[in-house]
Amino acid sequence: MSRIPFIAGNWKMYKTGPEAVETARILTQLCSNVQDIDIIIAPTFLSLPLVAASLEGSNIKIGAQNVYFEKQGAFTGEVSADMIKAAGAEYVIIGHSERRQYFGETNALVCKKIKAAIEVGLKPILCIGESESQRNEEKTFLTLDKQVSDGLKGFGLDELKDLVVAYEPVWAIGTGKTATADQVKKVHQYLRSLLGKLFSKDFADQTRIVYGGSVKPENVKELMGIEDVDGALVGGASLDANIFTNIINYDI
Ligand SMILES: O=C[C@H](O)COP(=O)(O)O
Repeated sequence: MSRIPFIAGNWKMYKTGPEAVETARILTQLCSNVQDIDIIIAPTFLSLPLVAASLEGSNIKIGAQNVYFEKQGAFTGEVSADMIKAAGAEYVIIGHSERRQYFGETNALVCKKIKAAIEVGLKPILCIGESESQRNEEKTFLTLDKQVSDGLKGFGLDELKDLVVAYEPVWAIGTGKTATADQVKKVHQYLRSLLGKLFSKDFADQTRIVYGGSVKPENVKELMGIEDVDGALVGGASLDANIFTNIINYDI
């Protein structure tokens, strides 16, 4: 089963609107010849419609970094799936470890957010990953199992057809410590078989499982060469259009 490589840049809380538009503009030029790779950038909510407008007609798609699960209402400071869709996004990152760590997001909340995204046709990028202490206590698989099972609880196969799973070991995010090829391989294999067990073998075979955590031009080729790694969710190294382009062109 061939899965289209998926390379996404999560810009986190960096870049003003004009800065985001300028980076997107340069990226569009640098990547205009890239084919057969899904390229996504996820700017802040504020920049999202501006960046979406500047990417129109390009081969780069937009994602949001978060979503609230309610459709509308008195939820000060929150943004609904409908609003994100209307602003031009195709994907939404859900359950990033920074949301779990700093904003108390639980697996149950992640599940509600995925539901809200799917209902409006946004494609969810479910982020999962163990902390350093969970890895040291040999609870990596247990943690991932719970994040996937609870995060995807109650969904039918049809609903999850566009799901992307991002494995991001918390200890590798923004630290410069990339997981070793062997660690990544074992986890991605585990996740694919878990999806097979929870849903079906076909579903597991077609779902993209990407890696995140200190991905850079120097290590992306090795990571992409690992069986069951279908792409990358890139933080810091996606902020510079030239560096991010070198990641996207990992195969050249
Ligand atoms: O969403 C992206 C991840 O948090 C990875 O961030 P990083 O590439 O800066 O380690």
